[in-house]
Amino acid sequence: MFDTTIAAISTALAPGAISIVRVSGEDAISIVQSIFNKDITKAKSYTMHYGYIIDENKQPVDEVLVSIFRAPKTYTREDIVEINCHGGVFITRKILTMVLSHGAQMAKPGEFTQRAFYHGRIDLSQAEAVEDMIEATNDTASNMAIQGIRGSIAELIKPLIEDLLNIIAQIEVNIDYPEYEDVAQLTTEELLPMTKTWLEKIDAILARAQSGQLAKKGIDTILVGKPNVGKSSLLNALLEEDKAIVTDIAGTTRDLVEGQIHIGSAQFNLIDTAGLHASTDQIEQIGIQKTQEKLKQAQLVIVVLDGSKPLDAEDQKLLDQTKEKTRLIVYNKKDKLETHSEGIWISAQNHEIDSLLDAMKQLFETNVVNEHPLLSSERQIGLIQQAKQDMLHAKAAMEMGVEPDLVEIDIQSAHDHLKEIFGEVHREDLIDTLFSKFCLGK
Ligand SMILES: Nc1nc2c(c(=O)[nH]1)N(C=O)[C@@H](CNc1ccc(C(=O)N[C@@H](CCC(=O)O)C(=O)O)cc1)CN2
Ligand SMILES: Nc1nc2c(ncn2[C@@H]2O[C@H](COP(=O)(O)OP(=O)(O)OP(=O)(O)O)[C@@H](O)[C@H]2O)c(=O)[nH]1
Ligand SMILES: [Mg+2]
Repeated sequence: MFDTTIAAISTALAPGAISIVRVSGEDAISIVQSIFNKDITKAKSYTMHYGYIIDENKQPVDEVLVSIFRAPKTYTREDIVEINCHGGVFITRKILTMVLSHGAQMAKPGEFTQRAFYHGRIDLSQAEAVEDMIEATNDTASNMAIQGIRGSIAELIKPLIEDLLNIIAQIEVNIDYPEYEDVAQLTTEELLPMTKTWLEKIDAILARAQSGQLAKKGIDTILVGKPNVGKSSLLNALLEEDKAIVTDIAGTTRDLVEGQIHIGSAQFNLIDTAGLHASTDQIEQIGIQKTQEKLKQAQLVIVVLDGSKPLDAEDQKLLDQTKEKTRLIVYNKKDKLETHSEGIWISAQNHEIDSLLDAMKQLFETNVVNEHPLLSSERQIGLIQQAKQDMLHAKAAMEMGVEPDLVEIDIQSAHDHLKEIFGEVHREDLIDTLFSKFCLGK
């Protein structure tokens, strides 16, 4: 399918014990043969060979182990040769340069995996899982990745595609052969409940996917409140680090200050913000604007109130503004009071924040953790959401009395969106963009 032979360094470009230069394509074996002192032209697949990389004067360049993988049972489905050389940055690059000068082309990021996809060894969801494995930073993420590599996303989604195909087939029978009276006509009364059941299944998958994504990427958490309530003090207490500037001057924070914490298996991506109030200061206004934008995107809002003072109109406004969001309301400056009412009370300044940490942990456990999180790619989730929209559209139309043959177009669209998860329906430029985000040499 591809007439070029590609090569890249597949290990990190940093000094290490061993590096791998990977070569894939029709000429992989002959190219490496021209710089290797042992005969590998007849080497069996899945064998490793000791020898020297030699230059044009037959002088040794490095002592190496060369692995041979013969098509089609390889990572790319093409012949692959891997040179295991000493792991210096200079020597690894030198060997890659030699391979390139003998006719291989520099691989683009993700191009080995892209070839595996085009040759049908893996589908697009599996290719994405390979990259997810490289990027995984916790157990949940690496478990999701290995499931994905093994094809579990297809197992999950394919039955839903089948459902749609069956519906489409039944509608088409009705359209194409109306004279066949023994072929049952699919009526709206039958199709509507089928659509509802299908939508329930999709919602379950989406819920699971959302939990997968949150577990993998962390929860975008914003600290908001009036100036001087102690948001920056709280960020510092949460991070156990003096990251944000704290002063008793209202309007200290203008830019967003970010940091990450882990509570148990949960990751929170924290953002400290400019205090919200009616300001005339131009710089502060920009900060407030940024706060408002981040507030919309945030997955968790921590509303910080000064517990030592009665709530005022500005606090109330913020409470109203965030009531639709997943939020925790926190009363700070507990140390200024003798007694206090119900709620999450903390003293950010004194790093007494256990009640908040507990609440965050509990929120994560009840809302996010799913025993089997799966499917964390935004691309895949987006496609599932589009398929859902298509079917919601079909459902609404049928509820208004539209006949099945006229909603077929929506069902077909839902079908195509789900197929796109696996790259079975795809646009070339989108595929190129997707793989270009991969690691070099993968
Ligand atoms: N040295 C090395 N280590 C590596 C990789 C690699 O490419 N090279 N991998 C790169 O990601 C991962 C392993 N993934 C791989 C996936 C498929 C095949 C492969 O040859 N598949 C064939 C044969 C399978 C079999 O024998 O059953 C096939 O699917 O037909 C190889 C590696 C991690 N470790
Ligand atoms: N007594 C007491 N003072 C606190 C506490 N937390 C913060 N402060 C004080 O409150 C003042 C404001 O704290 P910051 O953390 O800068 O408040 P902020 O909400 O980030 O303020 P802006 O950035 O202006 O919006 C500082 O003088 C802090 O030392 C607390 O728990 N108890
Ligand atoms: Mg601040």
